[in-house]
Amino acid sequence: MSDPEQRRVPVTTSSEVVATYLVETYLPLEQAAEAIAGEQSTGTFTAVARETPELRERFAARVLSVEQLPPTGNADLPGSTHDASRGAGKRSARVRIAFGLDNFGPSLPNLLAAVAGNLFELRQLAGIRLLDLDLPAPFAERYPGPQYGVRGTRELLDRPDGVLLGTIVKPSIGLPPDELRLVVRELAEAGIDFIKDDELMGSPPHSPLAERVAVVTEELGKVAARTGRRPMYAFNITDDLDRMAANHDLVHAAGGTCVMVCVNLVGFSALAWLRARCVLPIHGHRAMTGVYTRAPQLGIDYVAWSKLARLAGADHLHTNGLSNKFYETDEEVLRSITAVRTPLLGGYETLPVLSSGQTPGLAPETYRRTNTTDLLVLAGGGIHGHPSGPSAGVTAMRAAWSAATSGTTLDAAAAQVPALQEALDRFGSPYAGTPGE
Ligand SMILES: O=C(O)[C@H](O)COP(=O)(O)O
Ligand SMILES: [Mg+2]
Repeated sequence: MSDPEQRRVPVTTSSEVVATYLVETYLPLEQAAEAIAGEQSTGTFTAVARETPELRERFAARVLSVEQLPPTGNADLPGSTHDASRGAGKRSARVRIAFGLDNFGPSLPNLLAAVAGNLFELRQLAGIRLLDLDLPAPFAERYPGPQYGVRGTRELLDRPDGVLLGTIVKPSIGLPPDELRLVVRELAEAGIDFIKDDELMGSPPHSPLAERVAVVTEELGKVAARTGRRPMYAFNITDDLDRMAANHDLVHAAGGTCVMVCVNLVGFSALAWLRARCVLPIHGHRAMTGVYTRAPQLGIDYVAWSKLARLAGADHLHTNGLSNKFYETDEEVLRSITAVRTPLLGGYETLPVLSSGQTPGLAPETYRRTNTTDLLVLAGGGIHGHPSGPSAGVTAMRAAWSAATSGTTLDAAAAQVPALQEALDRFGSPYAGTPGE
């Protein structure tokens, strides 16, 4: 490929969306980029009547830049065109394409039709991933975004600083409400900041949401009367729209302080719809995000995905955590945390939620690499699996984070806090010997 700079058309306007893609193809890169721009705006597979120069001038998406990348080693998407006659191998590029806002207006679903709709099916592409989106101001006018964010959550919790520590009720499903009461009591008395339902726990017959709300809010009220502290509890209200709205109202009427929604399972529009009616912080769970993110040559990168979730109103957003139980590397997790913490359209403050396989031993490295305590760190197994029980699990997490932020080693802290030592013995400290430890 010759100098990509020469093809750059750096003109973007506030009435455009710029989408950045990883494009992999056996065709010339410019041809593949034009295929995306054409198919996703005015064009189709052939010239058609009435696609006039004037219409194209106004509505056609424009390829802004094609920056060739070194070979990725990614597998080809099934069904992609191999043009052997050209004798060329696969090429990869970072491609930026501008779409006129006039094509779809500041509407999340219709934006997605343009920047992500059919393009994953284009056979010209052996790899296609939406990496990022630059969105213009009209999106901010239409989507108010998070209501509480970091500061609002801290205010509700009366925790002006320090990391926020939480857990997921475990076992995720199967606990009858009476046992849930005991779990919640123990966690709240141990001084946890945040508890949430698992994404698997909606409103099943064995533990209907209405019963859980009644039991949990009553129990948290009793603990608050004794201790003066009331953890936030995120009830999973994920469901069809009418039920989700009713679930929200139920939680609010009972004095609940947070609702959880699985963003992908209801969709961005449903989240935005809820946000317009919601008076509580919305905890955004990322279940099913792997469909978008796991295959490197396909999908929607977390950087782009999280912008849409924040616009739609997520106050808290799961990012995974270091050394998680899933596939993501620490570098990918750190990029996600940075993405959630980066201002969007001048605001949209969302609290990153570090979850998945989190344990006390991860605190120093997490703090060293994020350099912030504006995090909600959730440990499910890492608290409920503590050898001395959930209360000791909370103590161990708190002690580990206190050590991390004060520069004390985990070993020194564990010598003072037996619960931390037990946790380290049980779950290990994967970064022992690194600078944060
Ligand atoms: O919903 C979640 O965030 C997960 O259930 C995390 O659970 P874990 O801490 O046991 O991995
Ligand atoms: Mg879960």
